[in-house]
Amino acid sequence: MELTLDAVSVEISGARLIDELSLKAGDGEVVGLVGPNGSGKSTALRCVYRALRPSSGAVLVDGTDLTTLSIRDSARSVAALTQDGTADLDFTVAEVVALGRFPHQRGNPVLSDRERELCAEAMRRTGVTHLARRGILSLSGGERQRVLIARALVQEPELLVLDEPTNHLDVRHQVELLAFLRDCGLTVLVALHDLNLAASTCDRLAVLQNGTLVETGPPADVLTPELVRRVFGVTPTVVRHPRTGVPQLLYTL
Ligand SMILES: Nc1ncnc2c1ncn2[C@@H]1O[C@H](COP(=O)(O)OP(=O)(O)OP(=O)(O)O)[C@@H](O)[C@H]1O
Repeated sequence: MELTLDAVSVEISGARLIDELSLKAGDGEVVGLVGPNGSGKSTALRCVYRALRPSSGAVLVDGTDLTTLSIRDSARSVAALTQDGTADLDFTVAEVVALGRFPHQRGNPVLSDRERELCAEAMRRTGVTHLARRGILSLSGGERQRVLIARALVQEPELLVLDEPTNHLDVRHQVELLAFLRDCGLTVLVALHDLNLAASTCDRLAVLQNGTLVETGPPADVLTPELVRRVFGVTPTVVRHPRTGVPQLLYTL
């Protein structure tokens, strides 16, 4: 599924949080949104998972303006892992994961055998099978994050939108999740703070600063010391990963 942001602007209470953001993610492409705190990454993602409506411009999936689709229709193809607070109802992990099937169900909330297998597979993949009967509120931050990833997977989306998905995850789960995103074959738009992980995961990076797109391209072209200094205010040493060749930034404290 191809995602296009076409001159998307978001204005709230007179403040322009996103200014004419245009961005494409081709079918199966992994695009990383990076930028300093408050640069507008979450705001841009909210327009894609429809928690916000752009003040002007449009978000298109395979050429169709999202706002012309029902929420249920767009939820069948777009799954999101967000930073927005989750409802504090103490569902079990298995129930939360099964909720991912909701957009596909019509009046009959009983899971088919195939859907049950889908849930089991997503829980295996995210390493939460052993937590199935636990209440979601009793989990650690990282465990909960992995459950929400499982829920997004059972949605069987064509486009995955993730806001800081590595938050709370230990290093093994960070690496596993990002390797999954890179290899899953879905179109992915992901906001990441860690530029080294972003460089290793994404086909292309889009750099936001004060709500404006300042650079986009393959990580090796984008992550120059000058760009990082100009946008983030620190000057890194850029080296190549000895095995993969992707740029990695070293900081001197
Ligand atoms: N509802 C709102 N009303 C007013 N300002 C808002 C609102 N939502 C976000 N902002 C502001 O818009 C700017 C962009 O916020 P956003 O959360 O998109 O940034 P971000 O790049 O995701 O930041 P971070 O890296 O800190 O998560 C920030 O200055 C934020 O305070």
